[in-house]
Amino acid sequence: MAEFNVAETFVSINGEGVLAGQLSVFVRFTGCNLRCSFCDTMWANDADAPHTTMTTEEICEAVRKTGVHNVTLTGGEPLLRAGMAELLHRLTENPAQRVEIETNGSIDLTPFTGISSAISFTMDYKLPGSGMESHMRTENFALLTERDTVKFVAGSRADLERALEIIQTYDLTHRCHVYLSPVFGRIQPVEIVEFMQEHVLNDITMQLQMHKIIWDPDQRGV
Ligand SMILES: C[S@@+](CC[C@H](N)C(=O)[O-])C[C@H]1O[C@@H](n2cnc3c(N)ncnc32)[C@H](O)[C@@H]1O
Ligand SMILES: Nc1nc2[nH]cc(C(=O)O)c2c(=O)[nH]1
Ligand code: SF4
Ligand SMILES: [Mg+2]
Repeated sequence: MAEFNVAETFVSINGEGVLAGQLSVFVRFTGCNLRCSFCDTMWANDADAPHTTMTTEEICEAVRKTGVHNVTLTGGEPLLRAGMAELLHRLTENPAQRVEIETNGSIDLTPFTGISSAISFTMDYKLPGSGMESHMRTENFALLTERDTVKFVAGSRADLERALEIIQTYDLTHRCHVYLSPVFGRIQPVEIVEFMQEHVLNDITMQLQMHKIIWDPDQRGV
């Protein structure tokens, strides 16, 4: 049975995305193939960063015990982990469970689509300020549905302009949810609102990371 390096599990409100404000049980896996300039979980990005080893069964049981219906798989990059498709199958055997996957835009989503309609993807498109745009797999856009989200984390006006270009090129607002979020502390949220007003951006949602407002922005496990 597959084993996973789990940096932390915790129950909190989801601070981001379409389920923001709802309780979720978070499972954060260690290891990431990217190094975004702004990453707020750099401490989990080495595959052997401090972790607990958990089997598929142990993760499912830990999630089930919380009684929380939403589970957020994040990291690091969750979709790099061997055995992830099996974990998704097992988690969604419980008909009450809804699974949200935070993924970095560089991983082929094909093996993970079609497992269950209870799974949704929040796929980041890494903008120029992240330093990681060359790794983006735009082929993934065609795999996304109305359950899923493309998120752009913008740190500058140039990032916002690039996000708009991508949204228009791939007609993303007709395919899935589209979110804009500030890189925490690097751009004022009002600049994003002004950009949305200026370009009359319908069907795009600006989000703030609620957990960084409620708790100390550097606090883990929230
Ligand atoms: C830490 S990542 C883990 C999942 C996956 N590796 C990814 O990048 O989507 C989770 C989310 O946090 C966002 N994020 C990381 N650092 C951030 C920061 N400083 N400000 C705003 N969002 C940030 C990422 O863009 C991503 O949407
Ligand atoms: N409360 C809370 N909500 C979140 N939504 C996505 C998160 C992540 O790190 O992927 C996250 C997180 O770290 N904390
Ligand atoms: S892809 Fe996600 S976890 Fe990896 S460095 Fe970027 S924000 Fe951090
Ligand atoms: Mg986070």
